[in-house]
Amino acid sequence: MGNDDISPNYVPTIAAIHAGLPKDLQNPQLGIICGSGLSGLVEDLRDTVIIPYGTIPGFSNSTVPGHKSALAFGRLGSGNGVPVVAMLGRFHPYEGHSMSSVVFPVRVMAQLGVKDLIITNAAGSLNPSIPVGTIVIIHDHIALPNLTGMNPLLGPQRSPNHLRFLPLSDAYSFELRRLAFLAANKLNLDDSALAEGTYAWVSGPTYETPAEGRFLRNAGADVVGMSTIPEVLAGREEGLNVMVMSLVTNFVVIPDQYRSIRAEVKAELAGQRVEAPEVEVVSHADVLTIGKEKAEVMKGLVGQIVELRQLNV
Ligand SMILES: O=P(O)(O)O[C@H]1O[C@H](CO)[C@@H](O)[C@H]1O
Ligand SMILES: Nc1nc2[nH]cnc2c(=O)[nH]1
Repeated sequence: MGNDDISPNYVPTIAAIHAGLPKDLQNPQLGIICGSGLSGLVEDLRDTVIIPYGTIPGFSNSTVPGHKSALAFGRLGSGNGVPVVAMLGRFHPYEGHSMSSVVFPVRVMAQLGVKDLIITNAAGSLNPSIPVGTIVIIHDHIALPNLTGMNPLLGPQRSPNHLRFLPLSDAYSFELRRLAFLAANKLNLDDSALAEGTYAWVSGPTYETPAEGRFLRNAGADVVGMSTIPEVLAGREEGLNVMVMSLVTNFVVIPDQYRSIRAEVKAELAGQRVEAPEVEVVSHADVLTIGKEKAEVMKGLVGQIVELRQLNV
């Protein structure tokens, strides 16, 4: 899972993208990554130009339902607005994409001129006080793959301009997080709409076992997902300001107690009929449903953040 492509050739990629765009959209300032079911985030773009991933050298296609495979260019915000590029769908390592393919679009965004990167995802909550539907502004992460020899930045130093040892204590832009809460206030969102928390990155594609959920919770994570952190790392390595918004689409199933089979069998031997327990399970269909329900709020927040950023608040 190391970084297998240290010096990608951006020239054909940038040429293909620029060929499809009017001049005034060729240098976007803001990048947005739309997570599972969240492509509706960019419905408010103006002068939109869609470029399918299939036509961009170096881009793969996303194979996950709820991830369209295209870049959307356009403008957001009042007046002339800010030129934006959005990924309608991302690549996950569990799909079989190499780490370098997963983060390639972020590096391309940096090449295009992006300065701020807003990353969104769908995630499971590990924290009982962060219910389904909450948008969590991420302030830290636990990346199990990074701690176990699978850091997406493994490999030779990319260039003299890329840090060999990237610090991550400031990975999540204070300024952008501040704007997220100001935006929520402007939009009159209830306090409970937005939370702050720590994202745990796991490889997937399996959802967590109860014991894994408990482990991550005990380690200090609030939400868990299978994406985002490679993009955060590449974004920071490229010098971007990064913010992450995780939409809680489900609770990670962590029962307080396990039902004891021994006790069940004893009851059965004593003549009491026992029923198989109903175990709650997570499904990607449910993840997408919540994504669709909340895309409007996420869209409002992103729009308002852009507005405030433009005003230099
Ligand atoms: O993180 P995003 O891409 O939003 O998607 C999340 O939802 C999928 C699982 O339902 C996983 O891919 C997980 O990471
Ligand atoms: N790993 C993981 N990813 C998710 N994406 C959305 N929900 C979940 C979840 O519960 N666990």
